[in-house]
Amino acid sequence: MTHPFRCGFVAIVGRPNVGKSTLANALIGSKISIVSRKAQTTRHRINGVLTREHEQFVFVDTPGFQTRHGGTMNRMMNRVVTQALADVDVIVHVVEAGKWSSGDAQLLPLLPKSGQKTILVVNKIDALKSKNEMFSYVNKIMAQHPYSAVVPVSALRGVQLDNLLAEITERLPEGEPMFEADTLTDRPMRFIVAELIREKIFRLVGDELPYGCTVVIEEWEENDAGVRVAACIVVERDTHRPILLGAGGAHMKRMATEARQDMVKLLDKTVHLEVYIKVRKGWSDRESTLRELGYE
Ligand SMILES: Nc1nc2c(ncn2[C@@H]2O[C@H](COP(=O)(O)OP(=O)(O)OP(=O)(O)O)[C@@H](O)[C@H]2O)c(=O)[nH]1
Repeated sequence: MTHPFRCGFVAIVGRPNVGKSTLANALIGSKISIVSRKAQTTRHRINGVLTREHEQFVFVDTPGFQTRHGGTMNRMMNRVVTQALADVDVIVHVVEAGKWSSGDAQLLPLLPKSGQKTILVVNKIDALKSKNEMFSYVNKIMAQHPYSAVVPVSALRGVQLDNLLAEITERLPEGEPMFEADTLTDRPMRFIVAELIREKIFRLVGDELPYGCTVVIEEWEENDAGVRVAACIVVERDTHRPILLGAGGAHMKRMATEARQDMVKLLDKTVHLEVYIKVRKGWSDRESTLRELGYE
């Protein structure tokens, strides 16, 4: 009997910090989306693709669902979430084992009512102290939304991910693959590079630099010998500049060096990377500026 090929879009949604990026990376098997301890680090929609013998999963890693702040940025981000959910074949709603908060509850009205294409994923089961709590925790959530499946996982340890992929597969429509088998993302390389730099910033100074920063690739020149990239870090306040620079520019040097090393691996070319800082006051709250900087 021939096996029909299945292919479709999968959205990973959930409140900030539940492990969406970690899960996407663990499933796709390559580090394209960025991971950080800070909430709200994934602002862009990223499509990662996993191709297996009989199926292709096109992952949409949506931004953290905003609950803490008001403003234009949040409305735009919530629109991105709603749009992603309308467009996809399968929704993976990620929650954290034993921890249910108003942030999780606020996502429920955005999920399609039928629950047919929605899977509840209970992540971080490795961090659970008592496994007994799991049953009542899951029951409480299931009472609020008609999910069609529940899969407990540990994205970090790679536990139960095959089970999750099997549940997703059941919900994928039959169809030809949309991407070449070796495609990891359909985002342009310059977007991925901007994400790489942003990841370094969050790793190094994320605690001191809350949300008010984005990375724009201003120049990209590529030939057979290598690639020359000029990247601009846009911050909200003058006070953010010295935080990014670090003593004697040490932070910037380290971020640029690490990002350059990642780029060499990714592009398999010689990389010349220049990184600048620009201050643009109040950028995160002006819709036109957000568009200019590449947000949807
Ligand atoms: N113990 C444990 N920690 C995890 C697991 N999955 C993710 N984490 C941690 O949880 C934190 C947040 O993970 P992310 O993948 O950045 O979370 P996110 O939901 O994408 O966050 P936002 O981008 O803010 O929306 C990181 O410190 C991860 O290492 C897991 O299975 N177990």
